[in-house]
Amino acid sequence: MALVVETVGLRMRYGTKDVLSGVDVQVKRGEVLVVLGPNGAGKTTTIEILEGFRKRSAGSVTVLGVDPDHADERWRARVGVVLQSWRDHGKWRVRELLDHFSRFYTPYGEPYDADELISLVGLTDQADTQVAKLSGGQRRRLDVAIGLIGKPDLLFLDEPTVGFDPQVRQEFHDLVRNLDTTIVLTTHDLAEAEKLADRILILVGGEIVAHGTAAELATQVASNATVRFTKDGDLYVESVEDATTFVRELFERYGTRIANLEVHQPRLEDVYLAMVRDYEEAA
Ligand SMILES: Nc1ncnc2c1ncn2[C@@H]1O[C@H](COP(=O)(O)OP(=O)(O)OP(=O)(O)O)[C@@H](O)[C@H]1O
Repeated sequence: MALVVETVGLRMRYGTKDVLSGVDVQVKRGEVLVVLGPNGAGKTTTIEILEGFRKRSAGSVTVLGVDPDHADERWRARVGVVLQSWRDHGKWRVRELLDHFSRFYTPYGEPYDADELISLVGLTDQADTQVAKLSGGQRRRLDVAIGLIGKPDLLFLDEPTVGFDPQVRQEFHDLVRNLDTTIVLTTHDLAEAEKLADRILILVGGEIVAHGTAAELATQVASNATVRFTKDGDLYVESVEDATTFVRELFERYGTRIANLEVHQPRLEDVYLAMVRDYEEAA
């Protein structure tokens, strides 16, 4: 198992305040790790330490085999970072800007051809458009293209879909799922996490409270399924542990008297909220 990121006992302290208190993160080659957590949990701090933008207080950190605190240009060229929009390049045209960035990477490897990348992120029709004239969603695609231009081995996406309309969000998810690189992504959108993550890490108050696949996390929180149905026209809502058995028995007993059946299994959102609540109650 090749690890692209490994932290052991990662700590960050601002003044007398611990914002990361011993965080162990592992990211495997090729996976999408989604980091979830409430505001102030320490997500951005963690990511910025991994990106080499912030110096940690303690613990060990290895990213692509190197400590980001002592990384060189060659390492930086292998790490893609999607920052907030490049507003100060507003006059540049999309292809021109990507060509410009791609030249930074040529000493270190083989960056994307600008037109190939423009097509990958779905900006072909905007290739000659000025950055200032792109829509919010198009601009975010350009941000991702800039993060990808050097064909990074690892890509960091910090809340990439804030402000997207549902269609652009959907297209962006398809784009991320088709990328052939290791990705660490933060979001507050739990549906997005469920859709994109190979594994999820939940950070609360600077500690990891859970990690695993969405399905694994669901089993860690004892949560019932909700079954709604009508019997002879009256509505019933039942909370049950085993929805399949319940529904089978319901039909055996009442047959065609049952209608409008709906089963809701606990979603990542229920699991996440339960975990954050448990942590806060314990604290
Ligand atoms: N430069 C700094 N100096 C002092 N405290 C800081 C600094 N940067 C962040 N913090 C504090 O560290 C904690 C974690 O912040 P961080 O930005 O990592 O959280 P986050 O999980 O990314 O939150 P959000 O979801 O709101 O983006 C917060 O309490 C924040 O106030």
